[in-house]
Amino acid sequence: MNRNVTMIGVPMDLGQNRRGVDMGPSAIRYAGVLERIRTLGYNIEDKGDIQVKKETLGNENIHNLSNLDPVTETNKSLARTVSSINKEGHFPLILGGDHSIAIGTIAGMSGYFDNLGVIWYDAHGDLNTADTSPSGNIHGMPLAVSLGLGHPTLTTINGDFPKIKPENVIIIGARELDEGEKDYIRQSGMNVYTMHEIDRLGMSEVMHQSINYLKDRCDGVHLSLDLDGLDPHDAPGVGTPVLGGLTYRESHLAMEMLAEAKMVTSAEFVEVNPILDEKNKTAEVAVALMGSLFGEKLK
Ligand SMILES: NC(=[NH2+])NCCC[C@H](N)C(=O)O
Ligand SMILES: [Mn+2]
Ligand SMILES: [Mn+2]
Repeated sequence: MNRNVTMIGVPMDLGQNRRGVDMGPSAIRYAGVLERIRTLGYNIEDKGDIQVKKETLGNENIHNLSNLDPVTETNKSLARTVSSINKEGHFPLILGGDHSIAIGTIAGMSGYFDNLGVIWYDAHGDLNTADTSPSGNIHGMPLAVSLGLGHPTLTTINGDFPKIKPENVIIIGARELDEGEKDYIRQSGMNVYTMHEIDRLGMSEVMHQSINYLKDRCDGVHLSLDLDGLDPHDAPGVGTPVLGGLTYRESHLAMEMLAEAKMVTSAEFVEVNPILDEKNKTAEVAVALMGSLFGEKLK
């Protein structure tokens, strides 16, 4: 993997209703992310946080899109930052913040790849648009937005074109999908490993298949890891926990196999909410998983 890593925090909590997830980047830093990755021989630099501009915050939920303006503005500046990190030849490592920030990360990366692959590690599909969303929360929409679906204010960030293609996306860990998301998955044929498939095949086989699939068709791979992909017993500090999730061990195996495959070109770890956490456990889990993603080994 790229030895030069640039880390950015995005203290965003406006993509959903529960306060505290804006403190995710601090909690992850406090859990020792820099030392953890530096020890592995990387040249890692922390460039600090993207400013989340709350001045544009109204209380309104126009068109079933809560906080559309500040979420848009923040993602625009994140996209610019990610794009410049990638241009310098560094690996962007993004710390969330709620999952709405994937809109900016993916928009920033997409310009450099003809076929950017995305591994969406999550209990949810985040494939809603304003028309299908039960909540109006933009953190339930970033994968749809990246595919070019949804409100033009969001889909045109960093260019008026879809940033990724459905056939280059793999969702891993899904166990709570809304009706509109299920319809989209059926009609697009997107690759989704729900908990059912993971239970049947085992994580080793799921990652083996995912890696082989993306290797043949993609020129870069973005990992978007929502901590709620893990079971709430292992990652309690998240705003939308869903029982029956991926274990700590399965998640480490997934990261280790990605490290071996040397295919990931950017990553984000999102939805860590210290207010809902138990003694910073979820931030520590995030850092441990980053360790494995960057090649930590016992022998
Ligand atoms: N990134 C997340 N945690 N997303 C949760 C989304 C929950 C629900 N599907 C919604 O759209 O509101
Ligand atoms: Mn989720
Ligand atoms: Mn998510």
